[in-house]
Amino acid sequence: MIVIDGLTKRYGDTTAVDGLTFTVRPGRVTGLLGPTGAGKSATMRLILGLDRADAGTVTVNGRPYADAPRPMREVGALLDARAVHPRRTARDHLRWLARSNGVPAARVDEVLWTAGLASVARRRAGTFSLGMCRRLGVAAALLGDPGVLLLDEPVNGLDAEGAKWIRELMRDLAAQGRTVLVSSRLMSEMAQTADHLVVIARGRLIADAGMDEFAEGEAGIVVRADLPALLADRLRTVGGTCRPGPDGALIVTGVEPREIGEAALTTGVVLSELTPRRASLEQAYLDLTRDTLEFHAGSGKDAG
Ligand SMILES: Nc1ncnc2c1ncn2[C@@H]1O[C@H](COP(=O)(O)OP(=O)(O)OP(=O)(O)O)[C@@H](O)[C@H]1O
Repeated sequence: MIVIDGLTKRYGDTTAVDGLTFTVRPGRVTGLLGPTGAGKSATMRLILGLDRADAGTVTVNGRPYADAPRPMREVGALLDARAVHPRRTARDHLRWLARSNGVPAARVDEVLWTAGLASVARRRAGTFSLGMCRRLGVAAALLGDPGVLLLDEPVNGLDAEGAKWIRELMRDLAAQGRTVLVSSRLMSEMAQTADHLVVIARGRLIADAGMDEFAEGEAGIVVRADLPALLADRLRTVGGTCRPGPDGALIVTGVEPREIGEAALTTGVVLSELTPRRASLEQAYLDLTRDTLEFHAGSGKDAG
C-alpha cells in the first residue's frame, strides 16, 4: 500500500505536486491520470525517494521507501525504460541488478521468461526496440518479486501487441494481490486497465474514485438556460441534482428531460439546450481537467 499525504514538490516557480493526498491499495490497478505536466512522473519520483518533497509524506507499506531494508523486494518501478547500459546484454543487465540487490541469480531467467525476452537475453540492450526496452524494464521491476509496482506511462509508444501484453501483466499482478500504480495521459488507456482512478492536474488532486463510480458520475442531461440558478432551484424541489458543467451549463441528474421542460415553463426560464448525455469516461476527464490544462509553449512536450 502507498499512502500519500499532503505531498508537495516545487521546482523553482513550478509547483509540480501540490498538496496531493491519496492512497494506492493492493489488489487492484490504480491509474494515475493527468494531462501533460500534471505531475505524474514527479509523484512517482517522490514515492521512490528519488526527489525530496517540500512538504507532506509518502510511505510504502508503512515507511518511507528510502528506509526499506530490501528496496527491490518492496517496490518495482518502470520509469525510464531507456535507462539501460547499451553495451550490456539483457541478461547481464538483470544479473548485475540482481547481484547488487541480493536477489538470487536464478530469478533472472524467470523474469526474462515472464517478460518474453528469453530468446534475446544475450543481445545487447542497445540494439533493442522501444518495446523490448520496455519489456526489459518490466523484467527489472519484477526481479525482486515486489508487492508494489510503479509504471510511468508504460504503454506510451508501444505497438498493439506490446501494449496488450503490459495491460494483461498489470491486471495479473493486481489479481495476485499486489499494489499497482500506473500513469497515463489518456483516459482511453486507463479505461482498459485501471480499477481505480486518481486524476491530477497541475499537481492537484481532481478525482479519486473507482472506475465504475467515475463513469456513473458523468451520466446526466446537459442543460443551458438564461437563468440557470433559478432553474436549478426548481429542479431540486422535484428531486433533480444539478452541478456545474462546461461553459455555464448545468449537468442534471435524477429527473427526466420532460420534467426539466416543465420546470423551465413553471419558472419562465428560457432553455437553449437540453441534451441527454451517456456516461463517458473521456468526457468526464475532459470536464475535470478543462480549466487546469497547462500549455508548455515551446517546451517541446507533446500533448499526447
Ligand atoms: N526536474 C525538474 N525541474 C524543473 N521542473 C520540473 C522538473 N520535473 C518536473 N518539472 C515540472 O513539473 C511539472 C510536472 O512534471 P511531470 O513530469 O511530473 O508531469 P507529468 O504529469 O509526468 O507529465 P507528462 O505526461 O508530460 O510526462 C511540469 O511543469 C514540469 O515541467
